[in-house]
Amino acid sequence: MSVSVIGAGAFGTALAVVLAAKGPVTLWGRDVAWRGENPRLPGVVLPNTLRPTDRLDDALAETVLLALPAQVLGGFLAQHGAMLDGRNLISCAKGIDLQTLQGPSALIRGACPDATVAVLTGPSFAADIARGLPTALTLACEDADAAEALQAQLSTGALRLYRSTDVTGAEFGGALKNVIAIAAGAAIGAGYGDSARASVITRGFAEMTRLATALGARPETLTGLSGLGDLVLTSTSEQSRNFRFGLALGHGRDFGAGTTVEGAATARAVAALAPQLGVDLPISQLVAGLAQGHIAMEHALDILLNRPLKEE
Ligand SMILES: NC(=O)C1=CN([C@@H]2O[C@H](COP(=O)(O)OP(=O)(O)OC[C@H]3O[C@@H](n4cnc5c(N)ncnc54)[C@H](O)[C@@H]3O)[C@@H](O)[C@H]2O)C=CC1
Ligand SMILES: O=C(CO)COP(=O)(O)O
Repeated sequence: MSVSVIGAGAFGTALAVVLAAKGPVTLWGRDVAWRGENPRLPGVVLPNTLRPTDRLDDALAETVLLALPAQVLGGFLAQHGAMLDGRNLISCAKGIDLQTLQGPSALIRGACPDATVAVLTGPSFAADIARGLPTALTLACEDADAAEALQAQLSTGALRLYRSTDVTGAEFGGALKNVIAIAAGAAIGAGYGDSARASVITRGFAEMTRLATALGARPETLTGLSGLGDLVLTSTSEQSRNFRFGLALGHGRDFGAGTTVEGAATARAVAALAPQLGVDLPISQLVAGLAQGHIAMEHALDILLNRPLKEE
């Protein structure tokens, strides 16, 4: 099966680099005028078996990894969905679409009804993957046979994929951890300390589980790589853009525009979903308010701590 990657950002490029060790890979990006090294992934030399292109019709393999940010995926699919239909389409985005409040897999299914849709997610920084460091991810697809075939196709010596049929659990775990990572960063930035961060991670994980299971996810998926695994990574590492965005909020500093911070828009989507689903998500709702500037950092702690005491 041939492979291509749509989206020449850090993650798409990293995946293309490692998969190109198994065979030819085409990498589509809007602007691939750079040669040899993608500035979004500095220091990584592209192998000869990786071919960048800006022509989409040149990048239509049997298996296509979609590594665009969640908030641009819907528009991209509206324009190009027909070309992609009928293939194995693997979402690599970690977010919830603000316009539809859907995850990427539902957007793909809507635009490409004859595709086999899967999700690739879990704890992995693009720079780590591209350097060939050992990484374990979840490949989720409702069709168990397709999940097994894609797992074999996309695993490499260092990139170990576990398969699952719980697409909702894998996808929403990956999206929601970004929101909680912002809260963890804000706690550290504001000087609340490591104990406070551990509380944010734990109570945030409870929110992730509540929301994802309300949407039909299996709770055990949330305890796996795509949920807890990625939450731990993203809430504890300054390599994470979501964590660094939270740090800046906590410090009261600006954060560079142009950096992909999926958790900011996803927090707003979560805040809209929570009342629809009847779930209580105080940390996520706080992040939505902080990210939009509706809540000031100095009030954030009071909002959380002044809620009624409850059973864990
Ligand atoms: N960077 C990482 O370590 C990881 C990222 N991801 C996920 O991968 C997704 C992509 O993230 P990154 O590659 O890191 O982002 P990035 O910021 O490095 O790159 C985003 C890319 O999308 C392109 N793009 C933006 N709007 C576009 C449009 N309308 N049409 C076509 N291309 C467009 C940009 O030109 C850029 O190449 C996100 O959902 C992220 O959560 C997942 C795991 C790890
Ligand atoms: O998803 C990631 C790690 O698994 C990347 O996190 P950031 O988008 O916060 O950098």
